[in-house]
Amino acid sequence: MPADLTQVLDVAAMRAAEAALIVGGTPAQELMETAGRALGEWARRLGAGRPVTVLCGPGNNGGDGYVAARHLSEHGVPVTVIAARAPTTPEAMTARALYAGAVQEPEVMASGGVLLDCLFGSGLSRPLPDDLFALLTGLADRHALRIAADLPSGIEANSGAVLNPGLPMFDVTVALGAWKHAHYAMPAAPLMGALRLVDIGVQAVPGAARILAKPRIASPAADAHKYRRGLLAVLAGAMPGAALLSAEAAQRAGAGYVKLLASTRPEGVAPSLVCDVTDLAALADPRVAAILVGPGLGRSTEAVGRLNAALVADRPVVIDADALTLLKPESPGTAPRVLTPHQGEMAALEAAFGLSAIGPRRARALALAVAARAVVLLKGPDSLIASPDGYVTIGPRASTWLSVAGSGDVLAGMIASRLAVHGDAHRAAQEGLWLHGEAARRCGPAFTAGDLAAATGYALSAALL
Ligand SMILES: NC(=O)C1=CN([C@@H]2O[C@H](COP(=O)(O)OP(=O)(O)OC[C@H]3O[C@@H](n4cnc5c(N)ncnc54)[C@H](O)[C@@H]3O)[C@@H](O)[C@H]2O)[C@@H](O)CC1
Ligand SMILES: [K+]
Repeated sequence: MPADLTQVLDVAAMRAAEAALIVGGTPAQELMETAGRALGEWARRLGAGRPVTVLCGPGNNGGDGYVAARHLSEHGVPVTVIAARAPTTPEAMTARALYAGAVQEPEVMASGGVLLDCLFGSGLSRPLPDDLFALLTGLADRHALRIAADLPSGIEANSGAVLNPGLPMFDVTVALGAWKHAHYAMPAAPLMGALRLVDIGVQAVPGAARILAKPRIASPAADAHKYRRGLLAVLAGAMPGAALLSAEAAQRAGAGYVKLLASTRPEGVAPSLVCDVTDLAALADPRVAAILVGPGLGRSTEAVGRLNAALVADRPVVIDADALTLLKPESPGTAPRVLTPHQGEMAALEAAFGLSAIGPRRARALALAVAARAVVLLKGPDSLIASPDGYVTIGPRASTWLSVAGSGDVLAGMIASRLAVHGDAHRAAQEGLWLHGEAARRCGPAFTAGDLAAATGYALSAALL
């Protein structure tokens, strides 16, 4: 069976997957050999002839380091190995014994080309003690290129917590066997530099979270017309600019017809955007395939009425921005929903639905998805999607320039547009999140939300079948 390289595992699932490989006939030593050699090869290639310092800890992460050091030596790369602690696991002890070169005491302050950090990986359970923290940061300062084996030491694998403030920045992190949540979670992710994954044969774990994949989006069918491609109703509110931004992105994300519903036509409506001043009455049109409510909605009694009108229309709906602060467990409607909270809106929803705000973001998003019977896209630098049937999709790192006013309105428009096309809430959230990241990538630095909306079509073109 080919390995699964898209899953994101917690430590217990990783250990179970490794145990399954061992039961299946691959000895633990062989797994370490595969991981360590691949790690050594990355260090050799990235180092491009420079000497490598390998810092080894007591566990299997350190064991990987000894294997990497052996691989480097065999390829003629000058290697310095520092044992921060003596190996304690059978595999690490064997790997240490098989390394024929000298092993230095932790006092030695090597310097040079590449530092390979094999101090701790997924087994780190508490902050680094002072001596190891000083050793790691001292060595990091003295090396031009820093590579972390599996995880930078000092990171908690399940949560992405930085257990020691002031950890060095790494240039590359080589994940071993499978992605861990920390590779994509804040605040750890930005310390890791470029991410690479080594295949050691880890099989798919049922129910595991997955990295967001590039969607495969079909062009309109030969007999398409605007309604068959999806009519999206965007509800305007107290501040219509936000809804206009959403509508602009939605028009470029695949829906055939985007209508702004407002009682009076706001200023700045583009000629290509239809504004239906029958307002909420337009929701009675059976051709409305999806609804977006929230951007610029306001939080007044009237806003509650508009949200409830969107919910009782019983069409797939994206609930964003202000509407998220108005949604309650007793809110009407049973149609598929996508909620797109950022951190603050998430806290408001958790309070409204009586949920605890404790635990990793993925667990909190899943709890809300179940309670609200909705797909939840929890936004942030580490966006993720949870669905009520238990699936979690992890967004890859996106451009930090997305932290701009109106960015969320554009995302909501993209998701709503996809929802109008096919009605599948989970898929729409995935497609929208991917399009958002891709549009940002194409925009480069310092773009406006308008630029982002305008780039939606180019992002879509990259995902076309
Ligand atoms: N288990 C396997 O089959 C494989 C494991 N691999 C490697 O093994 C790593 C996980 O190995 P381990 O579970 O041994 O974990 P680590 O190597 O991360 O270290 C765990 C050891 O460090 C100790 N420890 C934890 N926190 C500490 C702290 N703050 N200060 C001092 N000591 C501390 C623990 O008591 C334990 O002895 C992975 O990250 C990966 O590098 C790879 O070799 C692939 C195969
Ligand atoms: K490490």
